[in-house]
Amino acid sequence: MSQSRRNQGPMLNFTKMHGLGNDFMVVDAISQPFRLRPEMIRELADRNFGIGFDQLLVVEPPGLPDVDFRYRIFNSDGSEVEQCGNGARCFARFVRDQRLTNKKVIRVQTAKGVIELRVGRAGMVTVDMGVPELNPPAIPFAADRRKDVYTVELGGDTVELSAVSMGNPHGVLLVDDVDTAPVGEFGPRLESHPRFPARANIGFLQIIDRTRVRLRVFERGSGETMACGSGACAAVVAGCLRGLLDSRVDVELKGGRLVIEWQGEGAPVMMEGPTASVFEGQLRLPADQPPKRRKSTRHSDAKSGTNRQNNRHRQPATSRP
Ligand SMILES: N[C@@H](CCC[C@H](N)C(=O)O)C(=O)O
Repeated sequence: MSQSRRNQGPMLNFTKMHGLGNDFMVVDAISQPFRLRPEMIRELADRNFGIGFDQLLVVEPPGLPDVDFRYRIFNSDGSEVEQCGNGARCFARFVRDQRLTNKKVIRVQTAKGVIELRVGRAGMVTVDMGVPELNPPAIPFAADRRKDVYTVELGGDTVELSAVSMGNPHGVLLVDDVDTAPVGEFGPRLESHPRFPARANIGFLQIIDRTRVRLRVFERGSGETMACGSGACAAVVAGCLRGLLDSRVDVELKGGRLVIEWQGEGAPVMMEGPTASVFEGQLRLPADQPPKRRKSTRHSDAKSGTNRQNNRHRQPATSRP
């Protein structure tokens, strides 16, 4: 057998989805074996040589009681992260489209806690993104005390930003006009600034009025995206902390609009927005990627068209990437 045939591993089914142009490869790791090393994720994320995506989303069985699924997220640079808001909405649509559940309210375990997804009409999903974390060590952000606005030295420049965690770290800068904001220049420098020891997503926020903003986000591990759901939540929290916004705000991103609601300190942030499923695909993994294949009933269920919800609590046929 030739070397290339020996290196051929099993097929992996995936779905390409997006939330306002923030795009995802979504993999059901309940019904099929799945493991990808960071370099393989980077190859697949490549827009010229791979499938192309901002994040890889992985659906796993829950590890907690009263939770429906575990949700894992990998940036296009291969790093595993705690939260992805646009991804959470697509996650809800995916598990229903794939008949992994028929629930309309889905509880999902992330690396930073449990979030709740509510499926609405016409592909709309509302996500309870949890209570924002403003305490610097928990973000994490280097500061001796909590403030609503911090001054950060950036080479020869000084910038003012708010630091917020939505499960993942965000820095939010106020700008006069997002179209001319220095996203490409300040974004990468702030993403890996020493005051954000876990790196951060950097949002550039333009206030239109108390209920409407424009936003661009330079995402940690993915670069500028068409939209960032957790970034929209962090931006509204930052705007409210500065006294500039009401509790319900329309956030206009490059890829479209999200509605974000925050009633203030101690309250969770609610995010509402659309989802889109683009295509389903199959790729062959290299032979050394996944662990040994375990028995799965996914394919026979798919053929007979039965609901696969009952398989949810089986052991995952997967291991950590
Ligand atoms: N696009 C996402 C955020 C994805 C993760 C982020 N890049 C990070 O590293 O924290 C969203 O919609 O929230």
